[in-house]
Amino acid sequence: MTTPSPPNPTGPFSLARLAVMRSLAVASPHPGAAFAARRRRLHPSAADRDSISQRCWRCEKTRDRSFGSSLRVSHLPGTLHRDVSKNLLTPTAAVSVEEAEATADLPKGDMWSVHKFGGTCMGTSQRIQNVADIVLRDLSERKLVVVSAMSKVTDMMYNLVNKAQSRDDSYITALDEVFEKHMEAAKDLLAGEDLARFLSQLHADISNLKAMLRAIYIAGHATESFSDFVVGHGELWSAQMLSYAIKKSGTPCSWMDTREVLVVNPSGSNQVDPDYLESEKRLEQWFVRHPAETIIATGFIASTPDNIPTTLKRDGSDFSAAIIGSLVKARQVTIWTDVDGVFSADPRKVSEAVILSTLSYQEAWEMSYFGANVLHPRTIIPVMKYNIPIVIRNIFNTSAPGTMICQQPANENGDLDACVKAFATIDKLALVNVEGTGMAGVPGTASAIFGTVKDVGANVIMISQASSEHSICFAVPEKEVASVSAALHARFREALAAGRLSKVEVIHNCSILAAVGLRMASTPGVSATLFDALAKANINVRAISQGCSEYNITVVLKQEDCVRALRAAHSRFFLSKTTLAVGIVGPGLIGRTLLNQLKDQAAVLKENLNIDLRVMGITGSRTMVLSDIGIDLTQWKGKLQTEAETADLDKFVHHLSENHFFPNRVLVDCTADTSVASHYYDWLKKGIHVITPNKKANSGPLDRYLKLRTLQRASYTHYFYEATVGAGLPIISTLRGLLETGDKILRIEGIFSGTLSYIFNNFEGARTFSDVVAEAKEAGYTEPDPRDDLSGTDVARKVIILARESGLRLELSDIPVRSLVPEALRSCASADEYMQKLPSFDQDWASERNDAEAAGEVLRYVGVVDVINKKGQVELRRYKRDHPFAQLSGSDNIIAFTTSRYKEQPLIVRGPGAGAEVTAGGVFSDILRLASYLGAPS
Ligand SMILES: NC(=O)C1=CN([C@@H]2O[C@H](COP(=O)(O)OP(=O)(O)OC[C@H]3O[C@@H](n4cnc5c(N)ncnc54)[C@H](O)[C@@H]3O)[C@@H](O)[C@H]2O)C=CC1
Ligand SMILES: N[C@@H](CC=O)C(=O)O
Ligand code: NA
Repeated sequence: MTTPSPPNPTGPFSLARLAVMRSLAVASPHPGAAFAARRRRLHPSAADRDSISQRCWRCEKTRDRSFGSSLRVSHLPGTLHRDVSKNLLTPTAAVSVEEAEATADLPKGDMWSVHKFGGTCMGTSQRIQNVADIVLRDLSERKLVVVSAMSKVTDMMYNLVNKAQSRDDSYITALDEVFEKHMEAAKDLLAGEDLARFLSQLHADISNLKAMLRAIYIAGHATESFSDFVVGHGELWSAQMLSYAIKKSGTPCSWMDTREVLVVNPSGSNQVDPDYLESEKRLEQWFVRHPAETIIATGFIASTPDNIPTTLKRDGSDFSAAIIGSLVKARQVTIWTDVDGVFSADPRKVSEAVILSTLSYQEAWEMSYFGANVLHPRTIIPVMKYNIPIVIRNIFNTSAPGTMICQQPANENGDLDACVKAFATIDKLALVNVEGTGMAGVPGTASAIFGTVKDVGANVIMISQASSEHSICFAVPEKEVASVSAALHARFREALAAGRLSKVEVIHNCSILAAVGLRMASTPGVSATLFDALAKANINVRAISQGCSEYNITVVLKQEDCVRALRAAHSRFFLSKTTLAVGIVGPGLIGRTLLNQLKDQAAVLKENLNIDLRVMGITGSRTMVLSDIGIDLTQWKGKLQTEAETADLDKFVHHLSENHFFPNRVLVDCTADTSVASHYYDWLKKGIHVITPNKKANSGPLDRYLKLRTLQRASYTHYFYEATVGAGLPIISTLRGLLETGDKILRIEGIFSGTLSYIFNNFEGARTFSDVVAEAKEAGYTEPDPRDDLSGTDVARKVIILARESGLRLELSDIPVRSLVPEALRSCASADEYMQKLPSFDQDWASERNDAEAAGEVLRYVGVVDVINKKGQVELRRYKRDHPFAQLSGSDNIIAFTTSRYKEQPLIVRGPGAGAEVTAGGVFSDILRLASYLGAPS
């Protein structure tokens, strides 16, 4: 049976002695030619390495500032790497497996290198062999490798104890399974004498365990040390197997039962404190007995000062590696796991999370506190004392450099974004708010509150108190809040009754979002940036906390907002500031033209302005297509046919607002539909920006319009609609500019209809009215139903939009309109029927035109906003041939603003005011305006 040996008092182990041993080890050549050959293969010449490292200049750059030679590594294709200096994420170049292997060199040096391999790394015989190969590739003179049990074995061992103490006979078969698992692995891995030795030890251990479990079975109880003794066998076996696997290659290797060395004292529930002095003494003695240069040590297990077996509890093997690393003053502790390193945020929540190249000890600590699966904080304590870096690396991707946790990396430039290293969240919290005027200036209130919380054993996760001392709030796990609240009500019953405290309030369903970064402390603007990102994502912050160490800024928010907040904050610091998730409603003429323009311009925008536009969905009235990362705009038409689902506007909007990773979301309504426009209010309320050329919302019922504007102005969402008047011409923005700078609008008059402009500009000579209307429709100037243009409704809508923009409270019905649709055609069932019947009225039109011509005049359809008299009108007028309105061509609009400043000569905007390209261009320019409001560079 393997039991911890008592400490060996002989053989003092001094640093001087260690140094002598080390030099002896260096002098002795590595046995085995195969190893030497592998060494050459794995360590190419400097010239070779340079040529490799040139493939990935980003890595090279990172290497210089943080990782040393171990980072002459190229990433696997598709790995995202954060170049902190530019804050851009760049997929790295592909490298061959050989190159990756050759460059994945492990630390070299004249000191100890400590590795830790967890259960997943030791999961099968092949994986154990892989671990052996990695250890052999490390050319450090001395290596100490800490291993966990094979994956699942610790659970199997605990299960044995549980079964035995609950007198469940099946512990015997369960023990057989444990035996089988290790026997199979050993048979795969080892041969000959080594295998025989291992199996004989395994047999002996299993029969001892059987006896011990039998005793537990009879007693119906296992003490903690019995249980720890049983459970620790997983590590004993895996360490021995790995040690034999390394020896196979001819490299001398010893295995260490760390119960002989590591001494710990229990400290509170489920925690232990290492006794470093005693452990160091025992380690010295162990080295005297086992002078090997490669040592495989059992993780997780240790002894009490009285040599009773115990364990290091949760994440024990990491802790073992850190303690041992500090005992031997290792130059590095490498923790091997199954991820590429520490992510900037939980990658299950933020698909764009990146692996961080470095983290300071404090940052790693904060991250673990806030639930990131980094390292248990206690693992950091031993190594921090001696500034020993910990590197987290992926055993399944050895070409990835991993994350180095060390003293504050002296690498990064001073830019704001580099200050925040990562984000973490904690869900299922409740906020307790204790409030009352009687708290201010009364010493002992906080103590009474937190004393009460402590008495119910609740864990306070964050605390916030304003300097007014009027209220104090703190977060506790949701499952503990009922008892906290009851205890506080009981404790402060009198104060509440007397009104000194006004309330003890519980806010359920909260989450914490924490931004972590060491250099936040010395960089102004970090919290402003964080809160700005949250505000722009329309997220309400309930409480804030930031200690003066400023390693983290903590905000409490509604749990339902947490993932969105995390994404908003993450993308603000890690992505392009202006990644915009776009949903297009109505891929008709304008919609599809816009999509083509976006396709052609996306790369330029990304490159020049750091604007990242992702079309997450396109919906027509019948079908829609959705994407989580952005639709390939070279394929959207095909996808809308082949990959489409039935259109469902609610689902579409939900997809945009909830189902993607980008915090800035915008819906672009390219329909002419009133019902689509009726949703803007809800979209804005959800924090989705709205952009549209659709006039229906702004020219619909006044109360709805005002409600929409009020909401939008009070929120951080934007609503742009430049293309509703004059298509791409700067009409709304010109009017806004005049108003916002204090000018007074007196009158706006113009030709607002591209269609009607085109018609009357071209309705000359022998041409018929109906031909020219058909041409305008063909050219894409008309509304989906051209009667909307010819009835004057479209112009009236534009007049209303400008009137309301100028402060008039007018309804569409307040505008007198002369309709150009003959009475008889108003009831046509379709636009097509109207177009067919229109020629029968050509004669009437010809005579109206001829009358005007005879008087030296032309017909023009105009709209007027008369601000002084608070009215609008739309009519067909005759103008002399030399009037500016008579000079137009094509689909030109002309809009004259008469204002206090532009009184003598109006300010005139003129140009094509309809058509697919110019209208889509106007919508596109609103999208870019939004991006710039969101922070895109100008
Ligand atoms: N054509 C032009 O020169 C200008 C047009 N506009 C406006 O642009 C908008 C679009 O005009 P066009 O592209 O010419 O019209 P269109 O008729 O070609 O396209 C509208 C698209 O919206 C789709 N649609 C309708 N209802 C829908 C719903 N409930 N859900 C999803 N999709 C729906 C239709 O199926 C169609 O594909 C209109 O509001 C128009 O007033 C504004 C300025 C100039
Ligand atoms: N049909 C409209 C298009 C722009 O709003 C027009 O002709 O002006
Ligand atoms: Na416009």
